[in-house]
Amino acid sequence: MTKAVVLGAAGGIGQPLALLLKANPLVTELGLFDIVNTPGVAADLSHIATPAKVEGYLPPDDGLAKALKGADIVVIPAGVPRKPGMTRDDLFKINAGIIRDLATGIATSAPKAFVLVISNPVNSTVPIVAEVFKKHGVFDPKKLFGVTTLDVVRASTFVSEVIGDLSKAPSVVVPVVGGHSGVTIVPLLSQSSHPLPSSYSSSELEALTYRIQFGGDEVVKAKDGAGSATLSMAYAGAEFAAKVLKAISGEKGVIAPSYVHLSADKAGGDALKKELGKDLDYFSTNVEIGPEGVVKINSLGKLTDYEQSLVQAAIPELATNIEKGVTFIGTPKL
Ligand SMILES: NC(=O)C1=CN([C@@H]2O[C@H](COP(=O)(O)OP(=O)(O)OC[C@H]3O[C@@H](n4cnc5c(N)ncnc54)[C@H](O)[C@@H]3O)[C@@H](O)[C@H]2O)C=CC1
Ligand SMILES: O=C([O-])CC(=O)C(=O)O
Repeated sequence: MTKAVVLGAAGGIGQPLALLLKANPLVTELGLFDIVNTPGVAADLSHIATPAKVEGYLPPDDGLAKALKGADIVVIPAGVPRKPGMTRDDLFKINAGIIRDLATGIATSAPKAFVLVISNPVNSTVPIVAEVFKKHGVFDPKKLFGVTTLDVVRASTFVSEVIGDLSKAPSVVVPVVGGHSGVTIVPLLSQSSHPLPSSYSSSELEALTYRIQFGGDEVVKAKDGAGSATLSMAYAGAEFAAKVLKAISGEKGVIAPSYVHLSADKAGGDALKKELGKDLDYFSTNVEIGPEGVVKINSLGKLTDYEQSLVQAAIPELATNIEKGVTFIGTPKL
């Protein structure tokens, strides 16, 4: 029996993500929470002939606590998305408070659940969740994940386009490390499972790297004020959640990229900090996940000089983003 919960389930990401979780046979119960429309979304999904029992909740009558009761995995796409001209950090003002309140609900109603944070700015919202959990004495770094899968999904797609064969997209694997915004997104194209053409120039490599780092902007621009990536994010979020569900069900050797607290695996985290040359608390890299959460934080592997320079450029911004999230919870609520 595995219960998955989506917080922000009526939104642009929340609805298709809830659909994909309803379609996952490992989910036997699906709790949907939002400030609007969840009864309708739940009624709609409940007619799909898959095992999960679906229930929708709104804030009145302790809806958040009811949705979270018995949760094994909680996915959070609640909050506002970008409009053209905004950075992800511009969302902090509104989303930080939303995430703080939802994290408080999880800390009290489902403190042992795996928590997957999608809401932006991920580099700061994940530390917010951690700090709230610490205040409640329930922080387990092994079970807190920032969802960076969309960067990896984009890298697979864009590399397959360069190779000229989109049918390869599902099998192209490119590690993307760092964080989830602009220069903190660091694709390690030299480690692509499918090498780039030998004729590929350094300016082409830089352009491809930029496209992966700023892929979110392409969607924000095309949606022209109507939001940011929702469908590709739901796909990516469901892919990551599916891996976590497999790990919870006891499958061995589940590896996925995620933005995690580096104490989740002390030895691996310390080795990674050494590679970075900086004592950061959070970083995204491939992690091995087991039934109790993160088992191992993998090293970055061999980097080219160019990739090393990208990592070094990511570090100061990441440090600032992390500090902003931590300080937000450190500050007493007015
Ligand atoms: N990690 C990633 O790779 C990505 C993250 N995102 C982020 O995901 C978030 C959601 O994006 P969309 O679904 O497009 O936005 P949306 O506006 O379509 O949906 C957000 C939902 O959150 C709900 N919500 C707001 N306050 C809430 C609260 N206190 N409790 C529960 N639900 C609440 C809203 O009612 C709405 O249904 C944004 O912050 C966006 O930047 C988007 C794409 C990729
Ligand atoms: O760009 C945005 O604001 C949404 C996002 O995180 C992405 O698409 O990667």
